[in-house]
Amino acid sequence: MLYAVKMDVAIPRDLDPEVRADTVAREKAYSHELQRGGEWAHIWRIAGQYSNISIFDVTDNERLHEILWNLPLFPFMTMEITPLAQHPSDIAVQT
Ligand SMILES: O=C(O)C[C@H]1C=CC(=O)O1
Repeated sequence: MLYAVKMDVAIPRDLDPEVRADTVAREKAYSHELQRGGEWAHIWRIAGQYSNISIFDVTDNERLHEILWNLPLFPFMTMEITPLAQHPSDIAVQT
């Protein structure tokens, strides 16, 4: 199942700089691991914002929830999740 996830990050300005750096580094490593495994299929920065739009290719809602819940930056994020279905006009899937 495919999902588009918009993640908006808001790290408190008074967070300890070492904690911030460690959390961001762990987030990057976690993201890379999921990208290599194919479940985090795309990640795009939204220009001018500390936000991204990502595409996840996962088995079900439970797996998506598990992935998102375990993001090191999860406590500092708000998310908008959109399930995706094939579009009938997509030439890649027309018969
Ligand atoms: O920077 C972000 O958009 C937040 C987050 C998502 C992946 C990652 O490495 O950081």
